[in-house]
Amino acid sequence: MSRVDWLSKQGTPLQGNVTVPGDKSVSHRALMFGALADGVTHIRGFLEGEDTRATATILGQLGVRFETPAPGERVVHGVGLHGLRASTTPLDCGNAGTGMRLLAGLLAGQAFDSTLIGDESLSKRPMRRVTDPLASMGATIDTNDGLPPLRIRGGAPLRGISYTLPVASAQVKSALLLAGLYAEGTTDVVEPHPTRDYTERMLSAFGWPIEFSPGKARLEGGHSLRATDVDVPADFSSAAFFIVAACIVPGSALRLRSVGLNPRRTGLLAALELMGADIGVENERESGGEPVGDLIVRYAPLHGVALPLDIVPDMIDEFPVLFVAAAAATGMTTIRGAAELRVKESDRIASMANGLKACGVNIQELPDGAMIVGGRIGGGSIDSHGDHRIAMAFAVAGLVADAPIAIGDCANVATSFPGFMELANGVGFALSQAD
Ligand SMILES: O=C(O)C1=C[C@@H](OP(=O)(O)O)[C@@H](O)[C@H](O)C1
Ligand SMILES: C=C(OP(=O)(O)O)C(=O)O
Repeated sequence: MSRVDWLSKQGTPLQGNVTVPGDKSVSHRALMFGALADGVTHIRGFLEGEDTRATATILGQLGVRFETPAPGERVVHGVGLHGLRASTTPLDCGNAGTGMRLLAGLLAGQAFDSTLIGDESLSKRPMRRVTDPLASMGATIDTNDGLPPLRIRGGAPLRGISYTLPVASAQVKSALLLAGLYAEGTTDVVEPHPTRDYTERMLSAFGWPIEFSPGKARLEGGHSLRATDVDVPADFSSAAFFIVAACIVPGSALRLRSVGLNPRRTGLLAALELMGADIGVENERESGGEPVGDLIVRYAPLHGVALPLDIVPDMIDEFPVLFVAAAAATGMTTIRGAAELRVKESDRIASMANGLKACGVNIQELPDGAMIVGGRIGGGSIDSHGDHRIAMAFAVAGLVADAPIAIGDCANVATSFPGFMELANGVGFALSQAD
């Protein structure tokens, strides 16, 4: 992939309406459940990102037929729970941890062998968190010392297990539930903190009996999935960049339309409100079984906080941009309990700490977070390490920095947020491709 660098400068106050692309978590799952269902599933609001397209390509290699009536729509011709067939070539998840971990669970239940591969970043991400519990269900998965590629042997009978996750992770929970569809008996998953429950909600919508409550899920193997249409809400994690931007640029007033407001995703709103933000919700409604609403964000001076630990699992992907909010706020913000950030597309604690330091911010890295003394962000040159969320977080920082911020290696923004630059510049960012 050719290297893409950006330059972010102060723009104008953020004004207008924004609709960000569809939710990544929901889009991956809608493809997978649509593929395994009996019948035809129509997905609307599908994220046309590289991560979710990689999942569609993989399911295509496994014999599933898709139609794309329009961008952001997919018609999935389900093959039924046992209708997938072997691919002769490896299955490339690209940059997507969600794709690889969920597919590991799904493929462990098949009668054939598969190999899951990923890009350079994904090839460094830990997979034992899924392969260990899948092995106790009876699966055989070879890894490269706990890292991708994953070589999944098919044909082994799976049995349900009761498993308490050592780390709160919706990806691990979902991998086990997907394998549980193929297992004999009950699969029972308990989380140390509740995580996003899209898999549980969607299984239920596709007609699979499942019991779930925050932090717990239980299902039995041996049922079937019935196709159903899926309306994908706008991705809260993509909206997060615009939310923080409008909070920190004086004079801003922005409406973010139809954003998914699943309570396991909206910790950033609670964090920003503690910091003094002015954010309202209008048009709250249910869409496709998920709460959605318009967010009205107005500029308000932010102050530092000690982030309550219980908010952390509800805002995991929003931390890079929260670091920027903290750097723009007055006083100190302390973030703890977020060690998981070190095993995302990059080590997000180090990427943000190094980048903010390069922009003159006083930030101390902690093993599980950081202490950030806010007030002033300077210009500088930072490396996003090919991590989409780091690149977009520094695009937001540039809006309030004293001088332009040059951001290296931004191509992966297309994994989760195609069209970010155009949408951002349409409401007041001053973001350009660097020469
Ligand atoms: O299940 C999902 O769709 C996701 C779960 C989270 O990962 P973890 O399960 O590792 O916390 C999140 O960071 C990721 O972007 C999407
Ligand atoms: C961590 C992320 O995604 P994934 O784990 O799917 O790569 C993310 O989108 O921030």
